[in-house]
Amino acid sequence: MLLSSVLQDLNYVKIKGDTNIEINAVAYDSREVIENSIFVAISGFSVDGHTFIQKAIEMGAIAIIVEKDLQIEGNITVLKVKNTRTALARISSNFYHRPTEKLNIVGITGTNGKTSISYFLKSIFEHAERSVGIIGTIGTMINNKVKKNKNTTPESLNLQKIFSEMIKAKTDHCIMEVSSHALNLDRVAYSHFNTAIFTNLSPDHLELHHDMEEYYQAKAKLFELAKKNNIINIDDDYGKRLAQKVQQYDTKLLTYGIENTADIYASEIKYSANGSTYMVHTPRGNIEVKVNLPGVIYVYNSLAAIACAYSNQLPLEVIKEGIQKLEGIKGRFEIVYQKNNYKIVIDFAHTEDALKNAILTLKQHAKGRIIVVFGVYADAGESGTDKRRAMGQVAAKYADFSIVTSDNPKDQDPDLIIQEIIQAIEEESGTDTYDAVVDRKEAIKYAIDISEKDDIILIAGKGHETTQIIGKTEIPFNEAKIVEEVLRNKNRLLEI
Ligand SMILES: CC(=O)N[C@H]1[C@@H](OP(=O)(O)OP(=O)(O)OC[C@H]2O[C@@H](n3ccc(=O)[nH]c3=O)[C@H](O)[C@@H]2O)O[C@H](CO)[C@@H](O)[C@@H]1O[C@H](C)C(=O)N[C@@H](C)C(=O)N[C@H](CCC(=O)O)C(=O)O
Repeated sequence: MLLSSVLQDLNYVKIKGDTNIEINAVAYDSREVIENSIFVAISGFSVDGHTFIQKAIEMGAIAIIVEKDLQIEGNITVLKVKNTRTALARISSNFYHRPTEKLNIVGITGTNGKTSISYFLKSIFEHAERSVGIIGTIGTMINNKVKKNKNTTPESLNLQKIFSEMIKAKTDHCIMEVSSHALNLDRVAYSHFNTAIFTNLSPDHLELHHDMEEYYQAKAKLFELAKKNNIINIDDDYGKRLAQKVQQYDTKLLTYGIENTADIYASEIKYSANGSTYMVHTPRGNIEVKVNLPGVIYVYNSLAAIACAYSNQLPLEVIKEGIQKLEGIKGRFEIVYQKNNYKIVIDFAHTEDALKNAILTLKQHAKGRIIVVFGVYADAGESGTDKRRAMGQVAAKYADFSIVTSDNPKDQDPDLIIQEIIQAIEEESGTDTYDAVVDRKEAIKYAIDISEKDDIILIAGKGHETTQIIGKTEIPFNEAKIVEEVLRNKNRLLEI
C-alpha cells in the first residue's frame, strides 16, 4: 500500500521525505517492525517509544511517526503529529481499509455488565441468523473461536486488524466492550460505531482516571462516536447525566431501566435462584422474557441487549427467544457444583458494586451461609487502598464469612493487599468473620473444607480468567478445575 494512502486524513504538524513509497506493515513496537514498515513512536507509561526509533529503522522501518522534535538521519520519511496514539488509530484504520464502515459495531461501556450484554446480544443476533463477533475481556471471538487479547479493548492497530479479520470471516455484527482506558488513549478513535451502550458507573480504575468525574468523562466519549443509537441505563446517576447530554446529539437516544420511566423498561419481575422472568415494555409493544441468570443485574443487562436489538429493528419475539436461549456465561454466576441447597459459584465480580450485587443475589434464595472467597487485583500503577477497603467493607456487611486471598497481585505485595482488606473487615464486623489464605487455590480448598450443608461458596473476582498474575509471571489458574479437583478428594460433600 502506498504511504500516501496510509496517511489519508492524518493531521500532521511537519513532514520530511517521500510519501510515494510502498508500505508493508504498521508497528508501534520496534520488536514487531518488518521490512518497509511505518513505525509509530508512542510516549508510553513506562518507556518512551521514541527511544526505539533507531532499532525500528534497523529492523526495516522506512517511515516514522513522532510527536517529539527529533533529528532522524537517512532516507526515512518522518511525520510529526500532535499525538502519536491518535495518529496510530488513523493510520491503522486506513491500512486495513477502514473496516469499521463495513461492520455493524455495538460499543458497550460502563463499569459492570459489559460482557454479559455482549453474550445476550450475540444470542439474539444469532437467533436472527446474523453472524456475530465479540471483542472484550474474553478476547476476540470470530466464528465462535476465541483468541486472547492483551487488553480488553485492544490498541488501535490490533483492533483494526481484528475488524478486518471479522470482515474476511463474513461477520455482520461486532459487539465490543470499550474500556475507559481505550477511550482516553484513543484506541477506538476513527472507529465507526452504530450503537453505544452505557451500563453504570462505580469506582474502578481510579489509578488512571484519578476521580469519578474523569472516569465518567472518559466513558462519555464513546457516545460522541456513535452514529445511530445511544442506549443508556437511566437508573444509574451517571447514566441520567449522560442521557441529558446525549439528547442534544443527532443520534437516537433510547433509555432503559426498572425504577425510572425509560423507553424500554421491565415490570412484574419474578426472581428465582436460576434466573428471572419479567415483562419488557417497548414503544413497539410488550413481551414476557425469561433470563437464565439470577438477580437484578441480569435484568438490567438483558434490558440493555433488548434495547440494542430493538433499535436494530429485530422483532420482539426473536428478541425474547434470543434472550431465553442463552443458558449461561462462563464465569458469570457459574454454578460449578450444586447439591440440594449447597452451591459453589464462580463470578467475575471484582468491583465493590459487583461484589455486593453478587452476594445479595445469592442471599435472596440461600438457606445457609454465604462464604465469599475474594481478593483485590492490582491495576497498573494503582496503590488501590480505597478499593481494598471498599471491597472489605462490602464482604463484611453482606457475606456471612470471608476468606480473603490473592486476585492478580502482579507486582504488588499480596500480603499488604490482604492486610488492607482485612483491616476494613475487622472495622466493619470484627475479627471472627474472616480468615486470610494468601494462596488462592488453598483459599478455595479452605472454603470447601469449612463449608456445611446449605452453604453457598462464592468465589469472586476472576470469573472466566484462566490465569493468575503473580509478580511478572502468569500461571495457569482455572477455578472450575480447582473446585473439581478439591471435590474429588472430599467424599464428605456427597452427604451435604
Ligand atoms: C497503563 C496502560 O494502559 N498501558 C498500555 C500502554 O502501554 P505503555 O504506554 O505503558 O507502553 P510502554 O511499555 O511504556 O511502551 C511505550 C511504547 O514503546 C514501545 N516499545 C517498547 C519496548 C520496545 O522494546 N520497543 C518499543 O517500541 C511499546 O510498544 C509502546 O508503543 O499501551 C499498550 C499498547 O496499547 C497497552 O497494551 C498497555 O496496556 C497495559 C498492558 C495495561 O495493563 N493496560 C490496562 C490498564 C488497560 O488498558 N485496561 C483496560 C481496561 C480493563 C478492563 O476494565 O477490563 C483495557 O482495555 O484492557
